[in-house]
Amino acid sequence: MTIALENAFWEAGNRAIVNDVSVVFAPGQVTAIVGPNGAGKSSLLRLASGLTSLSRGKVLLDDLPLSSFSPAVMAARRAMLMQDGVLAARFTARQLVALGASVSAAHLPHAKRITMADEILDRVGLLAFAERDVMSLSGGERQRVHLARVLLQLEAAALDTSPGFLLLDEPISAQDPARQELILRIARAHAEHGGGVVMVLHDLNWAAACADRIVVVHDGRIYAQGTPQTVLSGSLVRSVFGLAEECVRTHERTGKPYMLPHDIMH
Ligand SMILES: Nc1ncnc2c1ncn2[C@@H]1O[C@H](COP(=O)(O)OP(=O)(O)OP(=O)(O)O)[C@@H](O)[C@H]1O
Repeated sequence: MTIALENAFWEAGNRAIVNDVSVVFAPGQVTAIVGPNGAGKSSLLRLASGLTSLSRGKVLLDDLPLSSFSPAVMAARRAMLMQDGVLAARFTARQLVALGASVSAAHLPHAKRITMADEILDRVGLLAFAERDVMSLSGGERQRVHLARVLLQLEAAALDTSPGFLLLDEPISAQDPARQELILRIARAHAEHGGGVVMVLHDLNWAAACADRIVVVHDGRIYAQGTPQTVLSGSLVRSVFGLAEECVRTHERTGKPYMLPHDIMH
């Protein structure tokens, strides 16, 4: 299963926010989308998910337009974690996670949903919070509950079909360093089980550490894409982010690039 954008445009406020983007997301891979604030990363991810409609161009799921799939089939094939999970109702963590299955696997018995919800809450380190009102959770806890909901959406459906695509918009933005690693390991595990993962990340170090492929978005266009080693060069970091080239180092053991910020104390 692939998701492909072909000459995709999304216009808003009289400008092309996503400007003639063509890209293919493959299963079995983690793709990190990086780029400056306002570059169009979230907009691109929303187009890939079908949550935003294109102005021009195509988004294809397995070579067919997204519009040819029902909402239930789309929910089984891809699940999207939005940047801010705003709720219009009060749920416990377990209830919110179980909702993930309602959109993608409506036939699944309630008891099975709860068993799966608890297993996934455990995986994201929140089983002890299952009965807690989601509104009472910290920002990092709430973000992981939403991730658990999105995981259940795919995993409940994958009992019948392939693992599907996780589309994650800044999934580690509210996490401490250990939970950042936990979430990225969960994302990698999904890819290693044959699913696809596309996620927006600001942290170039984590992007290099966990992604097979990095897509750099700049001014609504794809500026570069490839492995971390080929993409994250000093010159790219200077031209796209305006940072000094010497911030980019190469890890001795892995050969991967990493960023060492300038000491700005002096
Ligand atoms: N509905 C809209 N109307 C007008 N402009 C919009 C709309 N939605 C997004 N934009 C603008 O499009 C640009 C890209 O937004 P987007 O959220 O995709 O950026 P991003 O790369 O994800 O940024 P960040 O890193 O800050 O999350 C921004 O300048 C944003 O203000």
